[in-house]
Amino acid sequence: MHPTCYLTLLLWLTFDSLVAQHQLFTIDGVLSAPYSSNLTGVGDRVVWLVTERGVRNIWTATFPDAKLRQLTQQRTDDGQDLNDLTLSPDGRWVAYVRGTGKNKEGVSPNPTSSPTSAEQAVYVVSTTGTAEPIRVGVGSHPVWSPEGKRLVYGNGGQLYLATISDKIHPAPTRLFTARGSQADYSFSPDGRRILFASYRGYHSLIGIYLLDNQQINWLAAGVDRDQFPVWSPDGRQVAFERVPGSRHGELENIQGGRPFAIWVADVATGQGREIWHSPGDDGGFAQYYPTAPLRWTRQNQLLFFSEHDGWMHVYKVAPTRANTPVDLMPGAFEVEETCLSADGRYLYYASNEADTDRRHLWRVNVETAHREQLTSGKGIDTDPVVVGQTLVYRDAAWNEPTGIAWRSMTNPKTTALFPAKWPNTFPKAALTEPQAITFAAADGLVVHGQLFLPPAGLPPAGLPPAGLLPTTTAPKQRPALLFFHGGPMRQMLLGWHYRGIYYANAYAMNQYLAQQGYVVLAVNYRAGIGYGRAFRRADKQGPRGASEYQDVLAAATFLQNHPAVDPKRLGLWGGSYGGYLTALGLARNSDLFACGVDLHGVHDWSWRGNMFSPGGDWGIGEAETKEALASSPNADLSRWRSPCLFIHGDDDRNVAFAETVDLVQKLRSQHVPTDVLILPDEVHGFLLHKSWLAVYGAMDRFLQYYLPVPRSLGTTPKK
Ligand SMILES: CC(=O)N[C@@H](C)C(=O)N[C@@H](C)C(=O)N[C@@H](C)C(=O)O
Repeated sequence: MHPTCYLTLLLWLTFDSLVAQHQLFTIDGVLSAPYSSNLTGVGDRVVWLVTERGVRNIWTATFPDAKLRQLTQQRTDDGQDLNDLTLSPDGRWVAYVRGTGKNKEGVSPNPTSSPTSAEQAVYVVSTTGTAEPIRVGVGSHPVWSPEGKRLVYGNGGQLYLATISDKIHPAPTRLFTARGSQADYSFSPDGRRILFASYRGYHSLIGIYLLDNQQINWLAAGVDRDQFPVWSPDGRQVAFERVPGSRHGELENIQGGRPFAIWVADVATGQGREIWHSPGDDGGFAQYYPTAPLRWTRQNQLLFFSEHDGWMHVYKVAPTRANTPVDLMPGAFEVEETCLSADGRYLYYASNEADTDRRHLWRVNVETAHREQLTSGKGIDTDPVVVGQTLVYRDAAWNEPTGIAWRSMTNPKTTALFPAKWPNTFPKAALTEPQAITFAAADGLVVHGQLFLPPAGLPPAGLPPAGLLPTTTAPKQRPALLFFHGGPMRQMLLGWHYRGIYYANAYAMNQYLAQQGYVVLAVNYRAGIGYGRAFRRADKQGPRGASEYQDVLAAATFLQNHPAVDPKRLGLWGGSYGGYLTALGLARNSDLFACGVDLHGVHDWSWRGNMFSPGGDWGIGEAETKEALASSPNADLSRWRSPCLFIHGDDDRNVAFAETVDLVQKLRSQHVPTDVLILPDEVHGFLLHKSWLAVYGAMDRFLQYYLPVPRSLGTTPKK
């Protein structure tokens, strides 16, 4: 055979294997791997949640033997989240919550549209793995007593007490009735008192309920918002955070921006004193974002999160008198989830220090502030849990979803614990390692992103190289997609995302899209986290001027200048706040963006400002309404031309379904091509795996129709 024929045959075989690989790369496959979350530990044991194709089960492991055990035997995707996993202090029980709270109609999420509706309830299951879970009662946020035989949990703003054994007997009882909504509760070290915060509108109070005489004592009652109370090791004092109470008409704003103070109160007298207050309006985010905003260590130190030095760090301050806090990890990086060693000497934490678009684990000696890095490389390591001398954590990579790994504190070698292996359907070998890129917005702000390029060798646009088939001339460049995360206080990373199925699936879908032949850029636009307080609280963001739209345009320019990208074929996609930026791009620049996929996006900030809380938790008052509308897609509908696929669950408790109903009706009236995929009884973060498959399948077909990257020769997918 002529040498050219050998070359042609080799080329074809190469292409064929790529097609095979390509064919193996399905949406179902890239979403098929188990995802580990909700990791927590006590003593020598850890427990966590595994979600595999929507089937949710609780697993446990003990150390140092790393012995694994599955504790629940759920076999179907019932669309009910499991959350709030908490081990009893003796490690014998796991308490957890099945289901989610009620919406304004008074119903819990019921995505299967089950005629018997759904509930949110507390369960316990033995860590022996030999018994079925036991339902304790309707409620959430279970908290164990020190001896591990009693649980307190919340329901309807009141607290309930259950005695736990193989039978829930007697039935749980309401601990007491108090005005307001009780939260942030915990048992005293002696198990005889319950500390709680009572939220009462403009203010909140710290109370202690004495189980022996059913009496409530209040601590340092004032006109402020007292929250996150914690016991001193001897149970004689309580520390809490104090934020100024509300003024008439003052609206919550999730961007943060409230001064806050650390207080200590004496349990016996109820008298309190301020230990420290923030120099500026540094509070808000540092309180609601971390799981444990305030701690009292056995070494008698108070540890608290703050951004007052420009980055999210943990500070220590003595609880004895007013004094200056010490930043335990000074530097230009952020700290996320933490775990305190049992003796209180070390704080373990996840950080993006020296690796901005990843997460690694560190620990700091609370006494000396000496810190050391514990994990490194290309992993996404988060949620450290220390059991004995073993560090257990959630671990992901660019080609592996979040699993569980561990290392001994006496040996830096890391070991994967779960899963033992990835499913055959998971296309690990075909995944694309995203590249870290940066670009400058019009105002000079440097923005980070992750660039997913189609696998090397996959010819442009997925067709065989020009000339192999006489009738085909493969286009030189590819269509490209810009992805925007939600929040906006989020950050996409150089690997599988740790923040639940919502973002893990988004990363997986970007992998799939790259495999289909799209160039994909995940844009970490301003208002996100990871890059400091000033970046997160960027001026004029969202409803106050949509300043992050500069980052959308700069990202488009970055892609248009990329040699692999056809500058005329750019698409947008994103969920929630990312749906907002997708719709904003199509409204303002249908000249730039050929189409978009908008998952449950915000389309009218002035309307959202009155939707589910006064000001929409963005502080959008009467005076901001005009600016809020001008910052919304709805302000520029007359310019919207490009097709858009809208996807929304109609039981969305975060971004009202009405946002999509309103916008689609308006676009239809001006003959903009719109497609819709509505998921009846689904919520914001879709609860059913089949919902995600339907969403991404519809997205795949829509994009293939408007931004075609032909999968195989000659076929043009149907919409
Ligand atoms: C009040 C408010 O807007 N809170 C935000 C956390 C929020 O709800 N943002 C949504 C628009 C959103 O993006 N939700 C998900 C996707 C998220 O990551 O928070």
